[in-house]
Amino acid sequence: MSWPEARRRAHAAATALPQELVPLAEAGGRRLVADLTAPYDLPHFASSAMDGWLVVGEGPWTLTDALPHPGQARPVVTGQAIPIAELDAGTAAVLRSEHGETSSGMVRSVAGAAPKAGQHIRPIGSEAIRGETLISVGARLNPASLALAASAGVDALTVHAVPEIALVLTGDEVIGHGVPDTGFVRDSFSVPLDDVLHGLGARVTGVTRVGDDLAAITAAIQSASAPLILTTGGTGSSSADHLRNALSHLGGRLLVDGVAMRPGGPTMVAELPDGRLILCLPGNPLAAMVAAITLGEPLLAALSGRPMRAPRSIPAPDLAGRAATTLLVPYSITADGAVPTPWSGSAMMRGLAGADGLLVVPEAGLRADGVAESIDLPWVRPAR
Ligand SMILES: Nc1nc2c(c(=O)[nH]1)N[C@H]1C(S)=C(S)[C@@H](COP(=O)(O)OP(=O)(O)OC[C@H]3O[C@@H](n4cnc5c(N)ncnc54)[C@H](O)[C@@H]3O)O[C@H]1N2
Ligand code: MOO
Repeated sequence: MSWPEARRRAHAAATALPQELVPLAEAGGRRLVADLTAPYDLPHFASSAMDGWLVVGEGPWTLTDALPHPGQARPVVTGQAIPIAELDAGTAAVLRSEHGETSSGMVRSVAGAAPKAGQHIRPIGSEAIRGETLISVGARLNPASLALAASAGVDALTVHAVPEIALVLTGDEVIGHGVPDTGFVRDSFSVPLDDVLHGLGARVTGVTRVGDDLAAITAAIQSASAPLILTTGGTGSSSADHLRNALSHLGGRLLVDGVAMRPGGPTMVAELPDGRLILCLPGNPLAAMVAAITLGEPLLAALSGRPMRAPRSIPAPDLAGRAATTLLVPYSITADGAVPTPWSGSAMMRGLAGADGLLVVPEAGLRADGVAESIDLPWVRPAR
């Protein structure tokens, strides 16, 4: 199956989990399901932007505690409401405290001139008019957007679900700590996959390590309680690879059985009889990362009710393609444009570690005078 078709199948495989209404305090990092519009004008009352006096008309002004008429001044503090509709609005202004002085019940402008009409008065609706979009659908809520929502009087927001993922890492030769002996490898996945999947909008809720043992792999998958299970390794057909048999024991239905991509060719997507989905990543570290990013994303997007993220267009380098295959190549942006990494072997992580994105190289290859598609890395904020 082609890589674009596998991505479409992955997106079509999942049904959206229910949206959630969450209090603002829990909404950071979540994605909005609909535009947040201003429920009222922001700000909703006119106020002073400075400590000083609300003055009306020409100075000097007589001090008053009441609504000032032309020729009068009333003390104000920053943020205090100004009853603009009740004033002679064409001449009302705030004289900041540094620019005025008081004596004998009068306020005089130090500079001599009266402030311009409206000066230091924050008008109603100067940030947003009622009904204007404050935060757009799909936006990831950051601290400032939460503050904006709070200033609009919002207590809770409806956001997309964050799908939970259970990881099942396989391999007798995989060790979790320290320096591996010959024939052993250090686990490349349990630490970074958490961040990768978080960056794709998911939450890892469990990690199980199992050896190359059919019964153990089958049991680990069976007991993984999450709508999406992600496995690593064991996708091949050697005597040490048991994933296919485990899926068949569990009655899994293969939706994607290998992808015409490199790295990541042996990737599978299956559905278990109870509706849980399973993304089987190959054991080679770069292959697994590339598959998690390019096939995990459509699955997770669908689970949280979003369209899959489209690739971006970038100026292409000259790069040969490969028959009947989509190459996904880590690249860096340099002064010479996008430069593919020399470390693109499927067991290598060095190229991806310094990369800005993944180049999508179709069968026909890329030409330096054209454009290429690039897949964002979940941990890199692209320059747009
Ligand atoms: N005869 C064939 N052999 C292989 C083929 C093929 O088509 N025919 N495909 C190759 C490709 S492509 C890939 S990718 C791998 C897929 O291998 P598996 O998914 O079966 O994974 P393993 O055999 O378990 O491991 C492969 C490789 O990855 C290392 N590994 C596994 N887990 C981890 C981990 N957590 N951290 C770091 N490294 C890990 C493992 O030690 C192996 O070196 O198959 C090729 N072979
Ligand atoms: O596709 Mo394998 O995934 O090249 O290493």
